[in-house]
Amino acid sequence: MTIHIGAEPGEIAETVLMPGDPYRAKWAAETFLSDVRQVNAVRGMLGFTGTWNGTPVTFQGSGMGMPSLSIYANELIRDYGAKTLVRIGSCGAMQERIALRDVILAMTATSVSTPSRGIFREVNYAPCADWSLLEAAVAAARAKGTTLHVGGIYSSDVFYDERPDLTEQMTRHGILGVEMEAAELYTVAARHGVRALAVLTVSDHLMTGAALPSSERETSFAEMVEIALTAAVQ
Ligand SMILES: O=P(O)(O)O[C@H]1O[C@H](CO)[C@@H](O)[C@H]1O
Ligand SMILES: O=c1cc[nH]c(=O)[nH]1
Repeated sequence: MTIHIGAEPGEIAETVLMPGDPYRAKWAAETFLSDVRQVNAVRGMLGFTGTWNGTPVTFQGSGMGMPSLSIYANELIRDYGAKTLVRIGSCGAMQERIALRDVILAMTATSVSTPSRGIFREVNYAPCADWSLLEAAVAAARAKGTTLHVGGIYSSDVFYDERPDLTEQMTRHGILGVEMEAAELYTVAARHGVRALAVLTVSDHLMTGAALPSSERETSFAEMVEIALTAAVQ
């Protein structure tokens, strides 16, 4: 047990899928895993372990924002030996060609800052996805016929950003979408020599204002979960 995860040693799989929303973790575990048991409820940040095609997999909520994700990623890796962490998140689209429910694979994650920023001093560290996971996720998405976009995303610290010019700059520089965790996930994973990837479903569009309701963000992103499972479990 750690301060934030109540699982006993051995109750967390080496492969962990991490939605921000703990109820997405519950839905995904109950939908995709066999022999599922709840392994964490500390602070309501639900975690579940079961098997997918015979391989142990854990779904653990990360909460919203990089400080929260950082706590769970650190404890999963350092205390439970997680080796593959795949974020399964929602994001806002930042390019016109991207539509609601499209899937984005985050090759890199730009940020203003991350909880790890201080250790790099004047260096702008470039958080990037694990290549083997990215390659496998592209193959899985293509096999399913998913509408897919692969490239850079923006991990923001603010959901309600008052700086439209910053959003515009991100769009001009080819950023595909905005979310709030991937940059720190990639940084923590790299530090510990484990694999990480963010697979994201477009839940809203910053240019059109289109948005999915919270119920759909919680229980309807099956395609993203299947891509993440296929890529992570090889
Ligand atoms: O749907 P999740 O995985 O929580 O991801 C996105 O949704 C939350 C904001 O609504 C942030 O955590 C953002 O990264
Ligand atoms: O962080 C996020 C997630 C979804 N949509 C956004 O606009 N931002």
